[in-house]
Amino acid sequence: MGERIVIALGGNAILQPGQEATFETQFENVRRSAEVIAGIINKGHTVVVTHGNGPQVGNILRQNEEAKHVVPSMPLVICSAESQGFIGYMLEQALRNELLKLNNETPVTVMLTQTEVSIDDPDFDDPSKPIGVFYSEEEAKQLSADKGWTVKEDAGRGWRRVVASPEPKSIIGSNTIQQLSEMGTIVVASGGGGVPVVKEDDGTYEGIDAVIDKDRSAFKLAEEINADLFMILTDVENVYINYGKPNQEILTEVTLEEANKYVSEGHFSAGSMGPKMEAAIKFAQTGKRAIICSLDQADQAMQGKIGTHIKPKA
Ligand SMILES: Nc1ncnc2c1ncn2[C@@H]1O[C@H](COP(=O)(O)OP(=O)(O)O)[C@@H](O)[C@H]1O
Ligand SMILES: NC(=O)OP(=O)(O)O
Repeated sequence: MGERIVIALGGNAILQPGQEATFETQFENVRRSAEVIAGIINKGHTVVVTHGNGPQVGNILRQNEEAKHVVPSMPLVICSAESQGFIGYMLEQALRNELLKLNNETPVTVMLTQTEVSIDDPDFDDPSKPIGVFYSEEEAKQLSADKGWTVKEDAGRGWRRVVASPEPKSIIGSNTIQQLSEMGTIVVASGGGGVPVVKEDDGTYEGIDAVIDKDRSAFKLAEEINADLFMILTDVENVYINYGKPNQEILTEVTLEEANKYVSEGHFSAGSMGPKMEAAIKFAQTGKRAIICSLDQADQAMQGKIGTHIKPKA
């Protein structure tokens, strides 16, 4: 009997460091990711796929700002929807094509998803989400002065523009995603964390300019659709303590207690592994296993052979 798995695809699944964000490059990366996921589906599992949008939403916002004298500029919330739409399109098509190669007729669909956040979230006053391309410190500070951007250093990788990244409160329509999944449909959902919306006093929703962290929203999605397994696929094979230091140690199986201890000791960087460990721990607290591993090794990791496994409470 197959499992219901939420797979969160990291940035590398769509665009790798140093690559130019052309359509062709991103589509080829997505195709390779879809090949891995199709292999998992072909083993009888039902997968819900979610993904990041940091580089893409930043680029779309910049296109809008640069072309505002020619075409009316769209706000960040619309750029979020646009990025979710175009990445979702690429993923659905690539998944269909890869499944076809395996003579697998599992249906695939994309759900353009909204995610509820709080208007009072502290991140609106102190933005933390890096988007778009990387700059040197000098370039970033100049862009900040010229364009009024907030810029920050991104986990030791360079400087980037940052925008508000409120905590996801709920995935709107997660019941529909669950129903589709229970029917055996592969759903691509909540891409880029979902389009951020706030609930008004009268119960209506309104979009808000922000970019939600996809690891945090992926956990919410996995929790709300009652997934059996939560996999975060990134560009490292394992999580480590003392990462990058001479006394670096690989983590293969960690208990919740150990994982929480390592978090409190500060082993996981805020903008990269931190949200992944936070999401994996929260999922393991629901009584089920979470895995953080590399995209290429997802299949082996599912069999327990590889990757970092965060074990649920005994
Ligand atoms: N303790 C750690 N163990 C492993 N990787 C870590 C750790 N701390 C930070 N990292 C970094 O986290 C990166 C993955 O996070 P990120 O680049 O945000 O992923 P993605 O784009 O796949 O969501 C790795 O490439 C690695 O450099
Ligand atoms: N929304 C989001 O977290 O995107 P990235 O993972 O691409 O930064």
